[in-house]
Amino acid sequence: MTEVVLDAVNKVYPDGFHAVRDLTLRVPDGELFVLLGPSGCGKSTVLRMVAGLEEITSGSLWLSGRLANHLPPRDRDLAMVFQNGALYPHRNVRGNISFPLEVAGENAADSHERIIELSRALGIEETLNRLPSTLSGGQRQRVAMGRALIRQPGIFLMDEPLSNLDAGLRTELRMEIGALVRSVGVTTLYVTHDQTEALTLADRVAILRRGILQDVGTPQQVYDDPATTFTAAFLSAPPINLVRASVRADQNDGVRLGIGGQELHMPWSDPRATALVSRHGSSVTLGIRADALRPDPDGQISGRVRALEFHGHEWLAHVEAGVALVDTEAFRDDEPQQTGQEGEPGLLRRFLRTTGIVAEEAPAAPVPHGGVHRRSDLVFRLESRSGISVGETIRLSIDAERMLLFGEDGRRVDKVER
Ligand SMILES: Nc1ncnc2c1ncn2[C@@H]1O[C@H](COP(=O)(O)OP(=O)(O)OP(=O)(O)O)[C@@H](O)[C@H]1O
Repeated sequence: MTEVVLDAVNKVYPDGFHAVRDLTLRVPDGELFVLLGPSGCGKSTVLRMVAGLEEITSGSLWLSGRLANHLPPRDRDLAMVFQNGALYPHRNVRGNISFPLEVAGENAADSHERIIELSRALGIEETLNRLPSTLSGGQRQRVAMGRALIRQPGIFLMDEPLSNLDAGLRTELRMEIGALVRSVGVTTLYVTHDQTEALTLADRVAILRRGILQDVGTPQQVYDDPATTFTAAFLSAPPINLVRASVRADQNDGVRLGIGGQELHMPWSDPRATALVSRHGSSVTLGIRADALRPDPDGQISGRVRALEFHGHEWLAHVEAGVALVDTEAFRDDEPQQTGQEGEPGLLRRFLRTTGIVAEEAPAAPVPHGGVHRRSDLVFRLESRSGISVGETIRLSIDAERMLLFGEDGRRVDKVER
């Protein structure tokens, strides 16, 4: 089993594009580690550098304490599964799974038990004598995983292995992957752009944006206590309100955060108030998740209900409160669902760069901080319509504990616990 360490790793492609910047990560032995981020953020590049399929421009890769920058892929004790785990079409399932054993010269009779055991764990025992063309997409991915795991590698790399499957199958296989790699105890690096997949599957997750590490922690840490505005906005179900707030510190009275024409009070007993003192007279971004706001006749914020949306298990209320919101649309620029077919944006950008139609993308810009008004301002969550109607003015209170404060650089103003 293997520990993976990346130390200040950079990747600059031959066309000059800087795809990964100063990335430092440590994945301990046996961890299921997820790399999460929008299309083009550099996730696959990181995986390919670990696999030895892509050269590391600078920095070091250590595999179980051994410098591995120039180690050939076959000496890295790893196996990989991609989006379309391509199988050998003329070999049946058993032949596909046993292929790496044959290449390694292992005795077929000795491996019989192992193949049965693994195919049982993967739920494909019944298909062992079938050809890949007769299998469903989900079954094919299971076979690809079986083939990758049969030789009990030290590292298991998976690049969006579920993205070609339908939603139901994705959920099912996601749970099985988690159970399987944990039972085998193999160190796993898993790449996805899907926040649900990342949060449900990972022991720890790293969030990347434009090749720069934004945050790393357990799913609960990065969700509840995100280190950057980008992480907060990317993990956006339920949605987060990112509100521009002016800071006014008063010796006797704590800190007052001005949002639009309204004010929130933070007493000195709140440790975040101390972190805000140095920002007196400037502005910060206040992050409030939709489930951290609730209707309350004594609440500090008032606004007019613009819309109520039914989402099946909940309602989302949009309330115009006259506050300035940070433009999270800018973050969505690089999200895959906004840019057409998956896989295309990276290729298109690369084509445009290599043909000189566009220059290299600018290095990660500071997180946008300017407030913009959306049609409706604050969004909050309701379990039912709860007697609230569109057009009425209501008051809202904020769960103060869950208020997140980010500086102009997009980083948290207070300490992030990891
Ligand atoms: N061989 C290459 N030459 C130049 N640029 C490349 C090359 N391979 C990838 N890139 C660029 O590097 C950036 C990161 O690509 P990468 O494939 O790692 O992203 P990703 O986060 O895995 O995205 P996706 O989910 O779309 O594959 C993209 O902008 C991509 O266009």
